[in-house]
Amino acid sequence: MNQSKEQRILNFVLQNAVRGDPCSVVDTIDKYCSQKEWAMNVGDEKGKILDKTVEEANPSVALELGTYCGYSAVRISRLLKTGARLLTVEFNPEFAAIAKQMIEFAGVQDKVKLLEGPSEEIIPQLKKKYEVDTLDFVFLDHWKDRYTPDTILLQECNLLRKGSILLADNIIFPGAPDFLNYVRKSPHFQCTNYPSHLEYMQVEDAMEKAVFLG
Ligand SMILES: C[C@H](C[C@H]1O[C@@H](n2cnc3c(N)ncnc32)[C@H](O)[C@@H]1O)NC(=O)c1cc(-c2ccc(F)cc2)cc(O)c1O
Ligand SMILES: [Mg+2]
Repeated sequence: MNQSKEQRILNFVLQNAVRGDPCSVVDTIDKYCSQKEWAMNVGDEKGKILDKTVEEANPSVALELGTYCGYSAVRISRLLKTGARLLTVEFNPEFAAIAKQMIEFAGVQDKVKLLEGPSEEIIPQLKKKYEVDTLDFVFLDHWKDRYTPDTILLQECNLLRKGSILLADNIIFPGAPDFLNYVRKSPHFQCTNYPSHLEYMQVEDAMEKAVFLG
């Protein structure tokens, strides 16, 4: 049975990247996906916006919704301070299996915990089952119509604190219009838009940062 695209991406990393070097894993995925097969990683252009926002947040506890192959989990975790951790949520078992191997090859497995399941089930478990107090940083990159309900769920579960930083991918393409409406109209969020381009393409996209005001 022929391989999936995600398996081909992982194999290319295993054969061409440097084990234990997160930067080389990120660069190798970008090389494959810009030259051989497009894939829905956040990519390098929006990845630089992600990097800056993670550095601004300097999180002790970060959450990612939508792991896919682990590109942004590796990208985020390479910037985390000693003792800090990233929880990343993926509900597709094939993608989770690929991401787990990607994270281990990059050598960031001690900083990253991959939680397999839908975000709507995992988020309410974060405090009790995963010993989270509050989240310092959240990267939203899963189904675009889940951004708003999960942002509401994070608030209902008291997982956000004054200054928690949310960053959402794909604000323009595929688009998250209800999320944009919700955070920009809410008195509880201070929003900033970062125009960019869809990963590996010359199509307009953007990221939105929403800082929780408490
Ligand atoms: C949604 C995906 C990313 C991953 O998220 C997991 N997921 C989902 N919902 C949940 C949940 N509720 N809980 C846990 N995991 C969850 C899934 O299985 C994917 O692995 N991302 C995208 O679809 C995506 C698509 C495009 C894109 C752009 C141009 C096109 F022509 C077509 C597609 C670009 C991007 O930058 C994306 O990010
Ligand atoms: Mg995305």
